Amino acid sequence: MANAVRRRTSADYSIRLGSVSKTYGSSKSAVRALDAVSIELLRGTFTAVMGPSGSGKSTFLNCAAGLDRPTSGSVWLGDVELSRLGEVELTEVRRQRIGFVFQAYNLLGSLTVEENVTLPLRLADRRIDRPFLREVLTAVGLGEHGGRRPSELSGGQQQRVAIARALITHPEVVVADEPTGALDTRSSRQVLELLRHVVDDMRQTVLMVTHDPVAASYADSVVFLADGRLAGELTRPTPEQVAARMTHLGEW
Ligand SMILES: Nc1ncnc2c1ncn2[C@@H]1O[C@H](COP(=O)(O)OP(=O)(O)OP(=O)(O)O)[C@@H](O)[C@H]1O
Repeated sequence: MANAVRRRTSADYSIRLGSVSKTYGSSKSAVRALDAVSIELLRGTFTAVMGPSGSGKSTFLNCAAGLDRPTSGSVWLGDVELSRLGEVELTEVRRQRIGFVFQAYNLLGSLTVEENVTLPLRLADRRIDRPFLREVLTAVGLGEHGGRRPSELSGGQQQRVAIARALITHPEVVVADEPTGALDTRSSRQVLELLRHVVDDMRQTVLMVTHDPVAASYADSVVFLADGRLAGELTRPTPEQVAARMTHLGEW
């Protein structure tokens, strides 16, 4: 049938979590930070995660990106089950297949922009693809600033260097934890527009935790967590719709 809808396969997803739970501590003092969370992130999409303080957002991100191990359940990055890997393999997968962007840009002050961006390749003993490096630096608006040091850049520019560094390995997914948390409104908007570009034009997958409804509204889909459980999802919402849902979930 010419119009038959193709069934999705595991290759269509960057990340899949199957009934992931995470408990910190044991017995009486145990905290169930994630409770049977299942979610699939389609390749080439932008997902934001929101929820009240303590709802499990960081734990979710850390489990999805192999920074933390679930107590039970499975985490797949493409066709690799992270939850089954040993420490050495997991470190390798994180380094080669996941791009990280944090609120604090985590750049090395003694290195130039170019050296910071290519650091993940040099650490992995991988060849530097010069044309792609140029493409990435241009995409983040720093094509002319490859020789500068981080201290010579604004906060927004530093975060864009961090995004370039996350992209340079062609990762399976870019994971961003409050990427605009330290930025003013204008720089935040530039970073969010860049993340959109990364998804729309570079075909990357982005997973972002944020407290900001405006930031979340740049995503294709916003998933909400409350008490470690999934508490709904909005597709292409306005900031007002995100804020209304957050108010409904309680204090934030
Ligand atoms: N290492 C840890 N040891 C013990 N409890 C933890 C640990 N990390 C997180 N928790 C608890 O797990 C729950 C979820 O925490 P998490 O940091 O994932 O929430 P969050 O939604 O990211 O919060 P915030 O928005 O405040 O950053 C909280 O109750 C927290 O206190």
